[in-house]
Amino acid sequence: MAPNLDDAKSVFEFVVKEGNGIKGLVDSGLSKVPAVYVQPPNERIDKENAIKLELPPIDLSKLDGPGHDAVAEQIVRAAETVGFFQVVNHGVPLHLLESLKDTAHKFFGLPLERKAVYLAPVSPSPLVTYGTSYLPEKEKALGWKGYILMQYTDDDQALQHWPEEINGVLLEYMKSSIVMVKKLLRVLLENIGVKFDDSMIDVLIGKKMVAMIFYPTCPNPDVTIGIGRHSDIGMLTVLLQDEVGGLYVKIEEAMKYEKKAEWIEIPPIPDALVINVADMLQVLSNGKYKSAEHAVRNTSTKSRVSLPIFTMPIETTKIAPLPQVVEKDGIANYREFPFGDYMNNVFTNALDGKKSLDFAKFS
Ligand SMILES: O=C(O)CCC(=O)C(=O)O
Ligand SMILES: [Fe+2]
Repeated sequence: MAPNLDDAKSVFEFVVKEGNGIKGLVDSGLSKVPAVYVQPPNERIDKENAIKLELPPIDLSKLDGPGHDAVAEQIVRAAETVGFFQVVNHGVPLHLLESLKDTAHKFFGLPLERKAVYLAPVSPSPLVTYGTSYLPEKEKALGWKGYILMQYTDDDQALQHWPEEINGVLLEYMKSSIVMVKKLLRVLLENIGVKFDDSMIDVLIGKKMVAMIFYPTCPNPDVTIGIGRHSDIGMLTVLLQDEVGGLYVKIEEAMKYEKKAEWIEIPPIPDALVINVADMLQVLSNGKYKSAEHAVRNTSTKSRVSLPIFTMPIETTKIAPLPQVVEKDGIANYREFPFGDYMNNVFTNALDGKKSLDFAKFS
């Protein structure tokens, strides 16, 4: 049933509970966003306060040759400053990038009943969740997006549990991206004096998830947010974004760009993937690598898709700043905790920038 757009409860029921999503709202012909989507001014992304990050993408093909050191240096520098960078010649086949974006559009274009089966309370698999906002029950204003999130354990389970129409390309995307993630982690860990060891990496990125996110066209993008300010919880995130744009990274005091700017836009670059440092890599590196706060702005002209891959430790892994760094720094900036506790803490709170990292601080 069409919702009463002036009634927050009715909109919530229609979008979240019935799973019609924002797409359902947009398709029902709305001309202005309902009040539950209007963000408080401090949560919006003001385009006037943003600068574009014009850094050229890092060419990963050079990692395997004589150019290794120069490329490693670029990766380290980016991880220490913005916490975000883009890569090309990353080893993920370019035709795959195109089919991933097509697949995402096709999936969100499916009739409601094909998607709503994966709504959290009814999903046939604990590995697959379809939804809209991140924690709709807890957020002050909802995010203007839809998503389907799939957890990876092994190939057989992925093929068995993930929706049939999308499992093939997603699995291929995940597998080729993981090879790249390992190369990046090798560079980042070796730089802080940690000897790279395959079994250690397998634990540190033992848990993986892939999502397809759909940001429908929005009639009032100045007042909404696609995804609110947050940092990612794991080690490294790989993100494929389409040509629409809208990903912004918060500028911290220490970054010292133009005085007025508050955000850096990460512009779409053809054939590139975006990489960002997540919270656990910040903790392990004792704060050397930056898990940057980021958010997504909506647009009024086109719907946008993005496909993040989150790599994170196995739940029972004890996370703490690595001894090699602590020795050098003379102090540990974070305490030790099992990754699972960190994750539970994040998933019970609404998005609030980098507040999630407070959990890892000494009390
Ligand atoms: O859609 C994007 O560009 C970013 C998505 C994101 O930050 C996330 O899912 O954690
Ligand atoms: Fe994110």
